[in-house]
Amino acid sequence: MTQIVERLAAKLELPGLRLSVVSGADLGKEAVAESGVLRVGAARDNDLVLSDPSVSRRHFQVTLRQHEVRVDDLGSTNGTFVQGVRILSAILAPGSLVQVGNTAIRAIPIEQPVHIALSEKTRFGALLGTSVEMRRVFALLERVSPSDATVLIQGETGTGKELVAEAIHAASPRADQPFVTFDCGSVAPSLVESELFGHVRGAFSGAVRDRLGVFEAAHGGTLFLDEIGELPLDLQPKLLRALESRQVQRVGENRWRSVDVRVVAATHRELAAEVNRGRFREDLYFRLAVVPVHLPPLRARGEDVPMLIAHFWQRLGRGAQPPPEFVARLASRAWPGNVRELRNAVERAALLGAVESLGAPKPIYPSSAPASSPFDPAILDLPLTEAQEKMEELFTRAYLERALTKSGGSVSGAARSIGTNRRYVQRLMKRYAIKASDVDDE
Ligand SMILES: Nc1ncnc2c1ncn2[C@@H]1O[C@H](COP(=O)(O)OP(=O)(O)OP(=O)(O)O)[C@@H](O)[C@H]1O
Repeated sequence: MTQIVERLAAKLELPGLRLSVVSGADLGKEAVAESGVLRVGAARDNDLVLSDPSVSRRHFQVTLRQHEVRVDDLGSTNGTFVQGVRILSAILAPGSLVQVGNTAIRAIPIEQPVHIALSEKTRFGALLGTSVEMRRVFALLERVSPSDATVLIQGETGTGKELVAEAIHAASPRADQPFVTFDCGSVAPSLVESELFGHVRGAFSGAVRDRLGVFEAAHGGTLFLDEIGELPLDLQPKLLRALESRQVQRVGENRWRSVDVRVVAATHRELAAEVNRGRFREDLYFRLAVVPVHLPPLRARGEDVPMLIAHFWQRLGRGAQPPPEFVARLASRAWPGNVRELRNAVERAALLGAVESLGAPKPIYPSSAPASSPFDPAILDLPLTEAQEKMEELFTRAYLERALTKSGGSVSGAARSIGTNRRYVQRLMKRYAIKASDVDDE
């Protein structure tokens, strides 16, 4: 049988766009979207730099997409208005007027098209995607991975930020050196410095022996700083210094130690907006965002959903293709937890034989594996570590969902009732894509 392999296009041509200031202090200033993204604000790194004092440093961004032009406010102080309406995100019609502070800007379609590089592949490392949005990301990753450039990955929870970091490392000359992850939101603020840079014995109570920090542990390889937006403000200058000098000082020691690390950082926040709000230092933001990578949410790339469902299905050894009605039912849903939530839904439905129940009305925290229900014997066919992980996930999920239902959705209440703290419950909820309910929490 002859297989016809369709070659994917290596670039995308989009209609061009010009932003022109039509009133205000910068009247006549213009910018053309050359890369597909245009940033507007008072800071010098914007494509359109405005001198209007009521404009934030990074005010809004315009992105050219396949069938639309999108505008996103970047957490500005005075807001972004499209045709007189204050927006967080909006689709721009040709000729729309965007107002920021005392400045009005018109978005004008132009003849000269914009060419966006696309990967000809539908995967990068463990990340899959056939959509133009993902192939746009893959093309960028293919280009930057072999270098030592610092990469900042931004995207909602479950969009694959950690997979991107791993894939960058694997595609770099550092691949056979360590890949070390540090989650900046996972430890108490007072311990972050010693986790990053290490400490010497006696540096603080509890420091019973010398300890390496993650910078030194990643020497020669890649350091992945996850949830960088959670890094306490007072530590940000220290991280900046380490990134600039490639030297670190262990807590309690005067000596500087040289480190050779490539840094990849990630956050679910829009870091430019955090800068506007004064929660993140601008100089550190610049140092990290040498190559910014935005991972689109799953709702912006619906065409990836069937391929992802098939992939997760096949990983469970359930045959080559999932039943079409199963795909159709899942494809029609919204996925606020993105790919992670989709993966969990496929695995849960397949392993617990719950395909039929998908789409049925659910209690706030539906129990996926009540203690009395036998698990699917298919778990026994998985490799040992995967089977153990899967059982742990099913157990933890069912356990937490029960505790949350009993507490009426209160995370603190659930944490108290099971003898742990709220932070830990929140981390597990995030890991297993268990959604917080609307019930108020402290
Ligand atoms: N493009 C993708 N292709 C295949 N699997 C994916 C993709 N994106 C995410 N996943 C799946 O979703 C899971 C979650 O991805 P990951 O942990 O990288 O997300 P994240 O953006 O770092 O989330 P968080 O912000 O919550 O930490 C992965 O383990 C993987 O199973």
